[in-house]
Order: sequence, then C-alpha cells, then structure tokens
Amino acid sequence: MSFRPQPSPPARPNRSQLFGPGSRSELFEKMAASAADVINLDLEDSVAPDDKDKARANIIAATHEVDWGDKYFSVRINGLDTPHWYRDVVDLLENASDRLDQIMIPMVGCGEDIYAVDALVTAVERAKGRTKPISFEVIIETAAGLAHVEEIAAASPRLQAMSLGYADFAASMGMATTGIGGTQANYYMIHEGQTDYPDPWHYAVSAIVAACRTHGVLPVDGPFGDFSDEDAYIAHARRVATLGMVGKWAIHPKQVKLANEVFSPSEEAVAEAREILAAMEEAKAKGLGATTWKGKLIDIASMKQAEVIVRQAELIAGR
Ligand SMILES: C[C@@H](C(=O)SCCNC(=O)CCNC(=O)[C@H](O)C(C)(C)COP(=O)(O)OP(=O)(O)OC[C@H]1O[C@@H](n2cnc3c(N)ncnc32)[C@H](O)[C@@H]1OP(=O)(O)O)[C@H](O)C(=O)O
Ligand SMILES: [Mg+2]
Repeated sequence: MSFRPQPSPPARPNRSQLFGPGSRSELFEKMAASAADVINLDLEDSVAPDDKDKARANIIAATHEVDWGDKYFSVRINGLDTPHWYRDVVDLLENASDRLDQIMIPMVGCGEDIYAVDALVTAVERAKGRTKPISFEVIIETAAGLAHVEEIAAASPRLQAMSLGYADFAASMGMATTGIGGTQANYYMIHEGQTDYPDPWHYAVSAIVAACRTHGVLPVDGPFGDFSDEDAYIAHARRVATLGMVGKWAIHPKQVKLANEVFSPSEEAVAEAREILAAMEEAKAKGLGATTWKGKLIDIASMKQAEVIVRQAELIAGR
C-alpha cells in the first residue's frame, strides 16, 4: 500500500439506479415504489428542449410530494455545453426540498467542469441556507472524460459516484456501433474456427474503477439499452461487477431486480468470505501471514478481498 491510504467510498447501497424522464411525472410513484437503491430523475437527454421547464417543476414538486422512502434521490442536470444547466442547478437548489440528495452531471470532460458546478451549488446553498450538502455523481461519456478520469474523480469532496454512459461514450469515441452497452457483433476474434466476442468496454470500465477506488468514489455501470434482453443485461452486469463496479443503471423497471441480484453477493460468496477471514485469523494467531484454504493459497490480500464481499453484504442487509 502507498503511504497514502485508499479512501473508502460512501457507505450506502448503490446496486441499481432507476432512471425516469422528469417530464413523465406519471412514472414517479412507480419509481418510488420500486426496489431501486437510487432514483435518477432526468432533465437531460430523455427530456425534449421544450419540456425542460416543465420537467424541472415536476421534479421540484416530487421532492415535496412523493414519498421516496430510503432511496438515494438524484437529478441529472443538462451538460455544461447547453444553455439549460445553470437554470437546472439554481431552480433545484432554490426550490427542491431536502429530499434532494444528489445532482448528476453528464458529459464531464475535465475537473474544471465539476469545479464550475460546485461553485454554483455552493453559492445557492449558502444563499438559501441549505444545511444538507448536495452530493455529485458524474457521467464519463466522452473521450475527454475518459482521458481525464482521475482528475475528475479527485475534483470535489461532493463527488460520491461515477458512471459510464455507453451511448454518448461510443459516439464521442467514434465507435462503429449504435448499441448501448453489451457485446458488439463486429468486435470479435477467430481462433481455430471458434468466434469469440471480447469486451469492447473493458478499458473504460477498468479506468473508471481505478480512478474511483483511488479517490473513494463509487464506480457505477451505465445503461444497457436492450431492456428486452435480460440475459444480456445480466452478463454485462456480472462482467463489470467482476471488474469492481458496485451497481448499474436501470433504464426500465424490469432491470432493477436484475441489478440488485447481480450486485448483491450470494449467500455462498459471503459464507466463503467469512471462512477465509476465519482461516486467516487462525493463521495470524499462529504467526503466519499465509495459509491454505480448500487447497488454495490465502494471505493478507485474500482477507482484503473477503472483506469487500462481507462489507457489501452488510450494507445491503441494512437496506
Ligand atoms: C443512453 C443515455 C441515457 O441517458 S439513459 C437514461 C435516460 N433515459 C431514461 O430516463 C429513460 C427511462 N425509461 C423510460 O422512459 C421508459 O422506461 C421507456 C421509454 C424505456 C419505456 O417506457 P414504456 O412506458 O413504453 O414501458 P413499458 O414497458 O410499457 O412499461 C411497463 C410498466 O412500467 C412502467 N414504467 C416504464 N418506465 C418506467 C420507469 N422508468 N420507472 C418506473 N416505471 C416505469 C410503465 O408505466 C408501465 O407501468 P404499468 O402500466 O404496468 O403500470 C446515457 O446518457 C448514455 O450516454 O449512455
Ligand atoms: Mg449520455
């Protein structure tokens, strides 16, 4: 370990983030009744330009009128290259209730983007005497965002989570696909007559996870567009969970259950993790730093791996 310890991310469940357009207020009660850990009401791409004012008003009303239970409540504002974002921030911070937990900033390209939003949020919080600080989530969905991912992860103490936005990311990178996440038919290898479909998103996912883990931010996987294909959603979610992501977006309510299942450690995994911890405690008591468990090497690093699983299970049990 470096002399600088790795900070822990916020201790709250973030397995599933259910999205809904701010312009479709008829969905809000259904979203509140869902099993999602996080709610993302949208002011950005799922809201037409002429509907932005109405969507803001709907969301502000929803912070006062809808019972969101213990869900983390987040609103996606418009990008900093639009004329909409400052009004999103000012209207929300001046008029939303304290139920507003988070602002999600899309299309971030550098640390200064976060600085700009932070300055505006801080000014409105002070002016209005808001005592509960608003947290941030950012979306990495441009080439610049990925190139500056670590600077972005370090940009503000408000930052709690970072997502990968597959559609805009693919467009920004000039990727030859219209798919939103998942396997890409043209990204394949052939070996001895067998076709294999590697993961074209692997680098971006791993870069985001590394930046997040370095700065104590939750790494979250973005949308999977084909909401009719549950098996493909699960496959993608399992892959990114293996790489360190803690949760995934749901752009349709049926994806919430899938995300919650994939990002909750199984009973078997938790039992094994506890066994590893117990075996290592026994080894340590004998003055050993490594031992054998089920015919395999385990050591201090195995304890850290096991602790990740046990911590995640405990967080979810408290949900
Ligand atoms: C890609 C980039 C993104 O920005 S993704 C995030 C932004 N997108 C959204 O917010 C879209 C969210 N989803 C929807 O708007 C809808 O789910 C839909 C358009 C995808 C489908 O809506 P539809 O009403 O046609 O769906 P049905 O299958 O008929 O609904 C069944 C049932 O569920 C209710 N419902 C639908 N959606 C939601 C929801 N989001 N939350 C809660 N409930 C929902 C619906 O009303 C029906 O209810 P019932 O009638 O059975 O009572 C990204 O930035 C990038 O770059 O990658
Ligand atoms: Mg996007």
